[in-house]
Amino acid sequence: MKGKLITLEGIDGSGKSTITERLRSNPDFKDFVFTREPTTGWIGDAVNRAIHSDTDDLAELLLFTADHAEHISKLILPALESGQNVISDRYSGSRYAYQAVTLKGKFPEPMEWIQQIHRGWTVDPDLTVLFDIDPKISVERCGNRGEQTKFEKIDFLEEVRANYLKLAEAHPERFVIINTDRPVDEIEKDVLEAIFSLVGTR
Ligand SMILES: Nc1ncnc2c1ncn2[C@@H]1O[C@H](COP(=O)(O)OP(=O)(O)OP(=O)(O)O)[C@@H](O)[C@H]1O
Ligand SMILES: Cc1cn([C@H]2C[C@H](O)[C@@H](COP(=O)(O)O)O2)c(=O)[nH]c1=O
Repeated sequence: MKGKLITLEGIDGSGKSTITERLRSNPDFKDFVFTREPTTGWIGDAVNRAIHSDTDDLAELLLFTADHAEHISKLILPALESGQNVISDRYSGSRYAYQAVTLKGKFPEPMEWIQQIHRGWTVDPDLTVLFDIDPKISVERCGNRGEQTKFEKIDFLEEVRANYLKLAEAHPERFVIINTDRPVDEIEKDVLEAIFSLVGTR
């Protein structure tokens, strides 16, 4: 039987990596494949260079998308087809939510265009857990951890958050929205419930 694809999405500082680390150390997930975007491959490295420099916004989108294409063919599809469940910390939803903001005004309907260039070859998630939080709180959390990227700005992340909520509204069958302005233990409980509702408990 084909594995299930679960993605964790949300603005910078919303708590995805913290929960991912907890899932990785949970014995119920020992047979899951854990991955992320940008990936740790050479295209992912190119993406990281791009997001830490003044790269053209369209070029940046295409780099993220190239990284996704390699991720799909070299990891996602082989794992799912072998029956493994996959959890990805960020995936195509990040592109739709973030680059629709960076490309705003460059051409009409950027979010629709970005989704269009993925159609036909991407693999849609079976479940997307959206870590929803006020950017004022998440940016403060980012500051505490000492990392800063050009995306970690409140006004920018307000628009990204709105795009995520639009995606969730358009795909209620596969989005679970979790408020992450709460203790980590409470968030973890809700994430486990969402995942086990899809894959069944061990
Ligand atoms: N529920 C929480 N309450 C308070 N602080 C939290 C919570 N979850 C995570 N943090 C802290 O907030 C910061 C950001 O968390 P984390 O790295 O998990 O977010 P993220 O969504 O993965 O961010 P990014 O997408 O930018 O990598 C970290 O310093 C983390 O320790
Ligand atoms: C996959 C993806 C990511 N981003 C942004 C989101 C973050 O600000 C950075 C790096 O992500 P990380 O979780 O902090 O490692 O890149 C994006 O804009 N578009 C994407 O497709």
